[in-house]
Amino acid sequence: MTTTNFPPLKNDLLLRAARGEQTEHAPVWVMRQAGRYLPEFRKVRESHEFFEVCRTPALATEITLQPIRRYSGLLDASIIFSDILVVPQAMGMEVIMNPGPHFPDPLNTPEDVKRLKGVVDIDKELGYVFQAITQTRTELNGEVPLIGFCGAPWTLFAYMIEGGGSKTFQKAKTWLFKYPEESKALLLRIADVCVDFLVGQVKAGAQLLQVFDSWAGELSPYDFDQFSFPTLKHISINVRRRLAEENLPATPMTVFAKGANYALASIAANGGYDVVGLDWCIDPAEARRIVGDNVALQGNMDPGVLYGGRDAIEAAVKRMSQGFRAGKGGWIANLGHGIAPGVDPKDMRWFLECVHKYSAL
Ligand SMILES: Cc1c2[nH]c(c1CCC(=O)O)Cc1[nH]c(c(CCC(=O)O)c1C)Cc1[nH]c(c(CCC(=O)O)c1C)Cc1[nH]c(c(C)c1CCC(=O)O)C2
Repeated sequence: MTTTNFPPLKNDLLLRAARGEQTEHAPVWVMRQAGRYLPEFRKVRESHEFFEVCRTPALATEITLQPIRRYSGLLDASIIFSDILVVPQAMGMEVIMNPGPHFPDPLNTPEDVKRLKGVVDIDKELGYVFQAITQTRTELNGEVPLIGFCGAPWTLFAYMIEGGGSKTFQKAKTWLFKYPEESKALLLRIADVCVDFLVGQVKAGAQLLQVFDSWAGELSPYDFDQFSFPTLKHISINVRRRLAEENLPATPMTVFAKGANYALASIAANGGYDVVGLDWCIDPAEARRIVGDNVALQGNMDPGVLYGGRDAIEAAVKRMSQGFRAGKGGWIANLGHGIAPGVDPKDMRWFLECVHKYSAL
């Protein structure tokens, strides 16, 4: 199967909004839409470990399709079921999920970089993601587009050094500020793997690519410019160049630098992305004023509103829609971060219904 003979796409709202069009209603999807808030997801996870699901294309396809089936006609995109931490695994690190990510042997000092694979054969290491994408795109039958993704180098670097989540980022910051040159070299190495991985995902059938910089907000504006932003640009520039060289479709790209609202203007002007994802800590109309109208925006309801019941959800969606619709440019409705395990799937449905209603032009 090549990118040219997949079933024709029936709903291109996401791709039109990503290219800056004001669509008849905002395309909507939700980060972690295939996740633990869904009973059908928890059912599969009872008998399959997290990374086993990621590595088994039939299971990853099944889970990716779960929210599309349940919310048929309401969701405008699917995102391949996988994780950002498959890249550190491909580079030679062990990662387990118990229940959060854990690296038994994190990179303690720059010496430890020697333990990483010198060359990463992306098809060998991550071919299972490509197979899952091709199978999912086929089984989606053109209902909605399929999003591929990777983690941003700074976020992956932090996991690889901290060995898991962190509150203080003591170890990752020790690297940045004690070994800045070694840090930059490692960040660039991760970025190059991300480029190969994203190009491979397009080749396999992904129709939009998102880069998750979940820990961008841990950096000062100066250090974001030093350590994260150059690698985000490296990814956008090189993915686009490679797609053109390899005659692959010119695929829209989204960057989600969570907590980095201080950098919105420069991300929009110089990042090289079509869509900028927003967390909920910025007002939609304010974000549009900052970025101008040369990028689409994605976001940004506080995921916590989904705990507030129907009236709270409706009011927040209405406010969000008015904010994003006040300016020009494309808007993709989403939450400001992933949907949490405690959300009632019925409240997720109501959120999607409210977006359809209040974002309509
Ligand atoms: C930081 C990060 C990770 N993974 C990801 C990020 C970036 C986005 C973000 O900031 O949340 C990205 C990710 N992880 C997952 C997806 C799948 C697609 C989707 O539905 O969004 C995506 C896009 C599945 C997942 N990845 C994980 C789950 C839940 C684990 C489970 O099934 O037991 C899912 C559905 C596990 C995971 N994976 C990760 C953490 C910190 C955790 C544990 C905490 C949590 O559950 O939120 C790393």
